[in-house]
Amino acid sequence: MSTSLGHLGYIIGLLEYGVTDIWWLRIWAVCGCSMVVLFQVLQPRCQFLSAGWCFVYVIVNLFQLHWVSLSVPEPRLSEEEEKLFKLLGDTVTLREFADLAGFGEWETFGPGERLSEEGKVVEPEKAKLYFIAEGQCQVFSGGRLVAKLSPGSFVGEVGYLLHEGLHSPSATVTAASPGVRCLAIPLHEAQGSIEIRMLGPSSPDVSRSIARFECC
Ligand SMILES: Nc1ncnc2c1ncn2[C@@H]1O[C@@H]2COP(=O)(O)O[C@H]2[C@H]1O
Repeated sequence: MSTSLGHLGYIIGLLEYGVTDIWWLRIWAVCGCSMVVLFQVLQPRCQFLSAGWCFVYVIVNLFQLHWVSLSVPEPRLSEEEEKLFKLLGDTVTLREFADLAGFGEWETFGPGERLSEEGKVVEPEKAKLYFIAEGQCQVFSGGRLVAKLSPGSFVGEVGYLLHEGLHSPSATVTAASPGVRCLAIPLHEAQGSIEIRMLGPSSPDVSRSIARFECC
């Protein structure tokens, strides 16, 4: 048992060479060194030099983990961003949202203005994902009203999830109330920062897209 602990401790030490994130490096170091300390303590003749130094490494890394977590400031959101963040619930963390918001710009649409137009090809550099923060929108497919969108909904996630080069929106989305406020994220800039879980299956179309996306 104690021999396995010793081996595991050193194997973890070896694996640390493959870790690039300092946070994870410290966590692995704490685990590996703790095991070596335990291994030594369980020996009939403990090697205090090895156990002592490994213990020091554990303490230094625990201190750094604590210090790093305290020194990374919480991202600050504007009032409008704060409101949208709350609407998105637990699909996104504060840090993820702040990063995403950094890519975006706020846009306002008046009644009847289009956020997307069914079948109208959008070049990848111009494709945007809209997070609705205020107001109502209507979704038309084949000229028929198929859904109403309220704050917390998205527009453009189907195109994003399908990862098409040239996207042709699956529906026309228009503002249905004055002053529809949206955070517009240019997809080519934010590509790696948007995860599927953030988009949540908000409509049957979207659920289908997510299913298609995940099985590919
Ligand atoms: N049935 C629906 N319910 C809610 N939103 C939809 C529906 N169909 C399409 N949309 C939205 O309208 C958008 C049009 O562009 P996308 O196809 O990229 O992404 C689509 C969704 O965001």
